This record gives sequence, C-alpha cells and structure tokens, in this order.
Amino acid sequence: MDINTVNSLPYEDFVDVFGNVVEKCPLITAAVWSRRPFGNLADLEAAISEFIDALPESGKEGILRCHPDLAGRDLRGGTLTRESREEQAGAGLDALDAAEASRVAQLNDAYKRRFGFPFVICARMNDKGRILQQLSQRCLNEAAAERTRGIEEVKKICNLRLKGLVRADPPNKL
Ligand SMILES: NC(=O)N[C@H]1NC(=O)NC1=O
Repeated sequence: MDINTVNSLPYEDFVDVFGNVVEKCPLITAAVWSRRPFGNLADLEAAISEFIDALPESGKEGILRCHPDLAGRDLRGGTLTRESREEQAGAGLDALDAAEASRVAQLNDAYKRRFGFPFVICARMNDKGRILQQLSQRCLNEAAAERTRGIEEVKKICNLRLKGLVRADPPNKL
C-alpha cells in the first residue's frame, strides 16, 4: 500500500489496517487518522509517536501493559496477535528449551512485580540470547528509566510493523 492509498482510507479501514502497529492499541491509530494527509510513512510514524509522547505516564504504562509477555501465556496458548506471534517466533522464543523457558518466566514475573508493567523489547531486532540478557539486566533499572526504555522499544516495533504495511518510496508509475 502506498501513502496516497493510506490517505484515502476511511477511518474504519485505516483502523483495520493499522490498528495493531502499536500492540493492542487501536485507539492510537483511530486518533492519528485525523492527522491525514500524511506526506509519507515517516509522517504517519511521527503522528503516532507524538500521540504517545503526549500521554501522561499512566497512559504510557497502559501501552506497555497491552503487550503480551515474551514467551508467555499467550504464546503457549496460541492467543498472540499475528504480528506478535511472528516477531516472537522470529527471535526463537517459540522454541525455548525447558531451562530457557523457566528462566524467561521467572524474569518476566520479577520484572512485572518490580515495575507493574511487562518487559517490552523489539523482538525482531534481537535474538533470544540478547533478549534474555536484556531482560535480566533491565530488571535492575529504575521504574522511570524502564518506562522510557519500554516506550522506545514500542516505537521500534511500530516502525517495523508500519514498514511491512506501507511502501516507503512513492511508486514509480512511469
Ligand atoms: N513483551 C514484548 O516485548 N512484546 C513484544 N515485542 C515484540 O517484538 N512483539 C511483541 O509482542
């Protein structure tokens, strides 16, 4: 889909197509529809980013809480969104051995107990070894730093999901 097509979408279709670029947060997509027309993909991404940045800290934590655990209950139960399932599988999180699975579960729980929101990382930019290492390291951070870091990761996930949906360059019609 090119940016002209994106700009021509009624809001129902826009939310259908882009509703999960921020995991389980179609409200963000529905809100930025009002910012059309977008000059390019970066404009659409910037509108999403600005919306997120304008939220109070509780809203940012809410976005993080919409994310499923990595290698967690939803992955085991087959209830992940398509995007999340593909991202987690790409990082090898659907094929952990028993020791890795129990380590991730233990660290995910410790992280959530400490911060009140889940550990979020862009799985497509990391492999399972790096994810495990980041999970144990980031458990030690302060809450404000982790909120900021988690939102940065949400934006990386969003960037890659958007790139999968919108052609970056205008189509060459000649
Ligand atoms: N918890 C968490 O990071 N989940 C997300 N990360 C990612 O790349 N896709 C997700 O669903």
